[in-house]
Amino acid sequence: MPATAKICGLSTPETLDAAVAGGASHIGFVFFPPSPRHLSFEKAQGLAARVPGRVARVGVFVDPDDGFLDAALAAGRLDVLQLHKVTPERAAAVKARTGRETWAALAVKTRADLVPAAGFRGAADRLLYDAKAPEGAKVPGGTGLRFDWTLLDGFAHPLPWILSGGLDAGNVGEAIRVTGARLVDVSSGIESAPGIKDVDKIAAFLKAVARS
Ligand SMILES: O=C(O)c1ccccc1NCC(=O)[C@H](O)[C@H](O)COP(=O)(O)O
Repeated sequence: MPATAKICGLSTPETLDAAVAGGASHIGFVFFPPSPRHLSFEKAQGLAARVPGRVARVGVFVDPDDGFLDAALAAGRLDVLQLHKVTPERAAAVKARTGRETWAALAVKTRADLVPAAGFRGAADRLLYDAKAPEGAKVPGGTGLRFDWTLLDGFAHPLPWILSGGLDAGNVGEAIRVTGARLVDVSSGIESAPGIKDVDKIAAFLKAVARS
């Protein structure tokens, strides 16, 4: 069974349609104003309506308050909440209050960065292992950086997990082979410039995942 893919940071009908047509299992909408991929609630509403039921809509957040989450949930008709810079306590509270599948992002650079993963057992549904952004970066994700995939060798994953960070059509096959990931996530690797998705790169990425 090939791995599946989340195409993150979509903001136009054309690129959203390319992700759906190419077989993405998840699409991601970023709700974080400092990001070049930030989506207004109004735009999210229009895009969400184009997504067929077999594809999950994921909202990406950085330390959102409940009001912001509720507005995004409604506008984006979100199935999944992906939380960055989140504690297990906050993830559990969001999951309990919204009833939505909840993912906790872990920023990884060294093996020590995997230690907090165990704390999310029972608090989140999945972990997203993403590359740690450089000190002082204005966004914690979508950096195009990758981490050393061999850090996951032998790791006892406490939850189902997603591989993310610096993936593209050229390296995703190897990433899946090395880590055994069943779900991969991409943003910069399918862009022509920060925040500008490229339909050909989306298609090439999804083909590479399907070949895995
Ligand atoms: O993509 C963003 O701009 C972003 C901003 C704030 C928090 C998270 C963000 N992205 C999260 C994702 O799920 C990305 O797909 C993930 O970090 C991988 O990005 P990339 O290395 O560019 O493929």
